Amino acid sequence: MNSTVVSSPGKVLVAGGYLILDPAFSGVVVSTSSRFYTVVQPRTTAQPNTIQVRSPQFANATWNYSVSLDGERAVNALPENASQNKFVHLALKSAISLAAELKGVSAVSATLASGLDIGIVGDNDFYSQRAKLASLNLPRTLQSLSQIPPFCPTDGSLSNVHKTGLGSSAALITSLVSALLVHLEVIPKAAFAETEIPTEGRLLAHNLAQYVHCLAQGKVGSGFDVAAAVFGSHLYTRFSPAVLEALMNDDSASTTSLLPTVSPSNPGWDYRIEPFVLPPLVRIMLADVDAGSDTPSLVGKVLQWRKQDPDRARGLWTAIDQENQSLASNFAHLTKLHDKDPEVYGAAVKYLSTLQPVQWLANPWTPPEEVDITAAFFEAHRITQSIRTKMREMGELSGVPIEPTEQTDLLDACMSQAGVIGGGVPGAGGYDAVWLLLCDPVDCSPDQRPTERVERLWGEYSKLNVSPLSAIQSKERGTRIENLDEVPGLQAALST
Ligand SMILES: Nc1ncnc2c1ncn2[C@@H]1O[C@H](COP(=O)(O)OP(=O)(O)O)[C@@H](O)[C@H]1O
Ligand SMILES: C[C@@](O)(CCOP(=O)(O)OP(=O)(O)O)CC(=O)O
Repeated sequence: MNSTVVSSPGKVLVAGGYLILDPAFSGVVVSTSSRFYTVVQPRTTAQPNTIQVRSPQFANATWNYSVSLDGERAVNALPENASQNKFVHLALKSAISLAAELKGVSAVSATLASGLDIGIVGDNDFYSQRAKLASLNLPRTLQSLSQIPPFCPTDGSLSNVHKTGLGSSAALITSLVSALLVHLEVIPKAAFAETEIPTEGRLLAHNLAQYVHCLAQGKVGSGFDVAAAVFGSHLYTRFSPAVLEALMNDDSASTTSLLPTVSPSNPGWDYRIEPFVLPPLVRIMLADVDAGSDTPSLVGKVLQWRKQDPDRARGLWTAIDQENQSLASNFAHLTKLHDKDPEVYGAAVKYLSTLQPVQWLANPWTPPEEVDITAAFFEAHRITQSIRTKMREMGELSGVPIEPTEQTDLLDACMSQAGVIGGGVPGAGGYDAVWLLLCDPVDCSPDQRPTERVERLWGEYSKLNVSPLSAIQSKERGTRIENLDEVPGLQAALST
């Protein structure tokens, strides 16, 4: 049997942090061009029913497992493994159990007859490249990032790697679970074709990945990161945790049937995915900012404040949600304006790229056909600024650094650059990252491109150490099937 290669993207929660935990609200999730890749191959010299998983970007990151399919099904980590990986282990267990349920034990045995070799790598963006750039004596620019080999080793172990917040565990679990389901013939490769309506196979992979991710994290979160890894950019409304309750509390999970819970026909999966993409000629730019924050502790404090001050919280969350929804409809409106007349839209974006947002509405000579486009871009700026103000207010009320002063200063400096539409702190906020939306015209000459202006600002910024990520928005619908030879550097990374 041939190899199976599946990739899943990372995410940025641009709007809807905290609110997304409540099904009454939704969040704007952008999936990234940065992906996790899982490569499943038969081994040639191994024992039957053995699985080796390798993460060549890390030290001590090979895990061997033995699978027993007769009687009680089990996937056991071998005692000689140098470390444990709960995420990987639970993904193997669950995908193999589901395959045995759906395809029968003998079919799974046949696929495992000579053992499996699984390689996992993540794009460099998932892990901070700050130290690497410094060691190569390279400035912190997009150009420098492109000089680092793909899937570069991190010179450390998984437990002390500096993550950038793109959601490594969700992208990893989703690509691993999906690759196993395809390799074990539970779902066909075609399930991951670009379809308007998600296929049954994609929905099944989503449900199983959500379950595994919750189990590995020991809690049922909103699940937007797994949803982005499966479906790509979208407006996300969470599922009720009740759907996973029974399995999460089940100590005998190895004997319990998974299908009734993870089946796409289980009405308990009440999450909603609404289509969403960034408007044309708009680029997202992400930065890894020094000093990470601890999402669970931020989340705990905000939720506690919400309980203690329910009226104020309700008012503020409703107001934030209105702006979040406006942002999504504003982007849809911009896309429509583009489709109506791409040329005029392109000219407007080129012009806006030369001015700070505060100047966008001030030009009395704006050509009449560009007035609506300019106004819509200014509205995107206004909304993102308003969301920031309200998120800061929530931070003050709950005593949590959602947008700490250091980040406020950095973001304000970005907002004063020509062609920057808006920005914020992704997800739960804190000190560790910022996102920006920039005008990204086809040609900006003779002016500098907004991306270049921002790179320069970040490079010279002395109050914080700011390093760009290379990610842009992924326009693909989330998880996809890959060809091993067509992903630059993948084959080489796996043979190290
Ligand atoms: N490249 C990788 N190979 C194997 N496991 C990985 C890899 N990257 C992340 N993981 C798994 O994901 C876990 C990190 O999860 P978590 O702390 O929730 O991170 P995140 O916030 O990025 O989702 C690691 O402990 C490991 O089990
Ligand atoms: C607060 C949240 O709504 C969003 C947190 O988003 P982040 O993008 O900050 O998440 P992590 O990758 O887990 O750090 C909690 C949630 O939805 O799980």
